[in-house]
Formats: sequence, structure tokens, C-alpha cells
Amino acid sequence: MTQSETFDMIDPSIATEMVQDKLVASGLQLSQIDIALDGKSLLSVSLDVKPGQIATIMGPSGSGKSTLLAYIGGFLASEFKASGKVMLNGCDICALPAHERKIGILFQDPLLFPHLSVGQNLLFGLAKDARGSERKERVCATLKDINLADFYDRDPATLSGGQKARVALARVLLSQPQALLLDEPFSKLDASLRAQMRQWVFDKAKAQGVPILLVTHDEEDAKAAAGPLIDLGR
Ligand SMILES: Nc1ncnc2c1ncn2[C@@H]1O[C@H](COP(=O)(O)OP(=O)(O)OP(=O)(O)O)[C@@H](O)[C@H]1O
Repeated sequence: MTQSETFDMIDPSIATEMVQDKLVASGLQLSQIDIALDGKSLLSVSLDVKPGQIATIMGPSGSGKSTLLAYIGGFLASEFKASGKVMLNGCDICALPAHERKIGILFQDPLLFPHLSVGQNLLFGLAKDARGSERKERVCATLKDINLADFYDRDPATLSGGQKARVALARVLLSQPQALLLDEPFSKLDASLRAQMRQWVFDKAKAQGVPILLVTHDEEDAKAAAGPLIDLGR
């Protein structure tokens, strides 16, 4: 039975509501997330991040920013007690293991596979739907996009910090995640590269309609993100 046949069988007003429910549910919703450590509440958060929107998480050191990302990503350490719902594009992902959540994550220190070239690192990130020669073409187009056109065969160990950050971000985006969690990914870059990278990743995420959660200490990042802001220190 097709979806429209299913809708034909029920009251049209209910069908409209169902369609609207689906539209409202796209993006990333955190509902009453409560995380505690050693019996004490660490954070309580509710947040709605729409497709292509960038939400910023700020707060002092130790306030739980990385812990919140770990909960959403599905790799929270067992020392924490957590409750609350994480909905991604209409699905409750809390019961899924990390590798099935379709969430891209990027940390402060970009990790590239040292035994693979830059191009092979990007091939590894590429979503499985791309095939054969199309795979290499997409990787080469991406390298051009991040101003590293001649870097396909380069050893990642020979890259500068900014170049590594660009490759790591590109690899995450090539996997076509449904949401992106960024844990201070620009903090080791100098001011001009930081602004350039920030713009690049925000533009890409907007184009792909991916909701982003950005952990940062930088007011400029928060201003550029221009989405909802959660301050865990308040
Ligand atoms: N595996 C763990 N076991 C026990 N406590 C932990 C664990 N990981 C983190 N913590 C504690 O949880 C609290 C929140 O840590 P978290 O790393 O989320 O803070 P943060 O806001 O990201 O800090 P920063 O800005 O310094 O990175 C801290 O008190 C930290 O010591």
C-alpha cells in the first residue's frame, strides 16, 4: 500500500496533521535531557535545531558541553546517569548504537588515519551510495573545494593544522550525516583561517540541510552561527 493510499483510508484532517507532524519533526530535537554525575545534576537541556540551523553550546570548563554531545552521539561514559529524548528527523535515536545514529562528529584535534593518504581518508568518509570512478571524482572535487586540489596522495602527517582540520571536516561532511556535532573544531586555527573554515562548514551544512550543534568558547563563532544558544553556565 502506498503512503497516499494509506492517507486515503483515514479522515483527511488527521492525514494533514500527520503530514504536518512529519514536517515539524525534521531536524534535531532534544527533549528534557537531564544528565547527572555522582548523584548531582550536571545539565538540563531542551533544544530544537532545524535543518541547516546552527545551535551553539557555551559554558565554562566542566559544565558538560562535551558530555551533552557524547549523549547525543551515543557514547556517554557509564559514570553518567542520563534521561531525555533525542529525535533526529522524526526518529527517536536514543536506543540506537553510535554507529547507527547517522551523526557526524568532529573534535578539537582532527584525527586522520595515518596509514592512508589524504585522498584515501576522504574516500573512507564518502557515503556508500557513491560508486566506482564517481567516488574518486567526488573526493577530488571536495579537495578542490577546500583549496587542497593537489593533495590527494599526500601523507596526512605532512599537513599543517589548518589543512588537517579542513580534511577532517570534509571527511565528516562526505559521509552525509543527518546531524553534525562540532566540539570546538576551530579552536586551534588562527583567526582568519578560523573565520574561513567556519563559513565553509556552515555553508555546507546549510546546503545539505544538516542541523549542527557547535560547542565553542568563542563569541564570534556564536554570532556567526546565528541559531539558538544554550549557555550551560547559567
Ligand atoms: N568519563 C568520565 N567519568 C567521570 N567524570 C567525567 C568523565 N568525563 C567527564 N567527566 C566530568 O564531567 C564534567 C563535564 O565534563 P565535560 O568534558 O563535558 O565538560 P566541558 O564543558 O566540555 O569542559 P571543557 O570546556 O573543559 O572541555 C567534568 O566535571 C568532568 O570532569
